[in-house]
Amino acid sequence: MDGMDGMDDLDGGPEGGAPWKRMSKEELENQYSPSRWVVRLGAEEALRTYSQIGNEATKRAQATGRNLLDVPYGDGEGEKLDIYFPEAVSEGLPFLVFFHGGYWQSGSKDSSAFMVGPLTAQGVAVVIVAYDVAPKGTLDQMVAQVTQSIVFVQKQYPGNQGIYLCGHSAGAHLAAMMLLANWTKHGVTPNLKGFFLVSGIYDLEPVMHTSENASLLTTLEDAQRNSPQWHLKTAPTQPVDPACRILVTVGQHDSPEFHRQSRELYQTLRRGGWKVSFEELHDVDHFEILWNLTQKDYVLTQIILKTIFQES
Ligand SMILES: N[C@@H](CC(=O)c1ccccc1NC=O)C(=O)O
Repeated sequence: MDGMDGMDDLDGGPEGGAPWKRMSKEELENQYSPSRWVVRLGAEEALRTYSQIGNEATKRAQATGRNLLDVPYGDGEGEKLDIYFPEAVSEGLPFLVFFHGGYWQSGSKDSSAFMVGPLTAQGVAVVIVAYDVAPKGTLDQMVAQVTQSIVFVQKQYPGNQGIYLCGHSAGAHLAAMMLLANWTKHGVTPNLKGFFLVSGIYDLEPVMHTSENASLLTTLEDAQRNSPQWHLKTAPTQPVDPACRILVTVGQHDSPEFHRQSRELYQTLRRGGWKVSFEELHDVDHFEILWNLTQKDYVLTQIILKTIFQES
């Protein structure tokens, strides 16, 4: 237990209502533009560096290890995933399934294999999932695709030693939506053992009011239906498996709204009885938090490995 538990809901401040509702349009844009908050590079340069590191990590992963690329998990052209295996072959491997960010409009599996090197070196199979970003895909479709990709991994590798979901930013939103998934209609319940939610957005209502995302979320109903924070708070679900671990993490230099989103999800999950922890990662921005996963000694890489191996 830590001090946070006793805190009042952060969206119910003294004047009531969520803090973003009192922000000007410009301030809201600012809060939801992660690249404006980086401290060591300019905004453009940070985005360029992020793509470059992602591209290089992916090329390295594809050139050095055993892998299966462009495996279809559905009938759609965009429904493909890449699987990277550890060198040592074993019957039951833990799988980490990663969903990239890019505000549901950009990003690709082909430049998102950041964590493959350090994780496969320790015996974890890593799956990088492609999904149809907007305008081709809607949020409902992306959520359905992500669900389908996890069902595919479970069916393909029924002997897995656990499936761990990891998502960054918009990808953390998609991963968090899986806390609400109804697996029974898919004929298989994935062996989900953990969630690593990195710098995510869990309440989409404020995002509706930003220019970049207005076309993606046109009604409040769309936003609420696709908001894990809203579902978990208004109708708390019981943990699917009470042993399932959730890490909610945010970078120190992420914007105050990103901090609020992560803290509130953490608090809501905790009240719901989930096994959840919260980490603000020191001196990293929205992009460094992910590109540092290319390093085996990075604190988040180590947390992920410890979580996976303390249980199997
Ligand atoms: N236009 C956005 C780009 C962005 O948010 C982003 C880019 C790459 C990976 C994740 C991102 N954010 C959330 O999904 C920005 O201002 O940073």
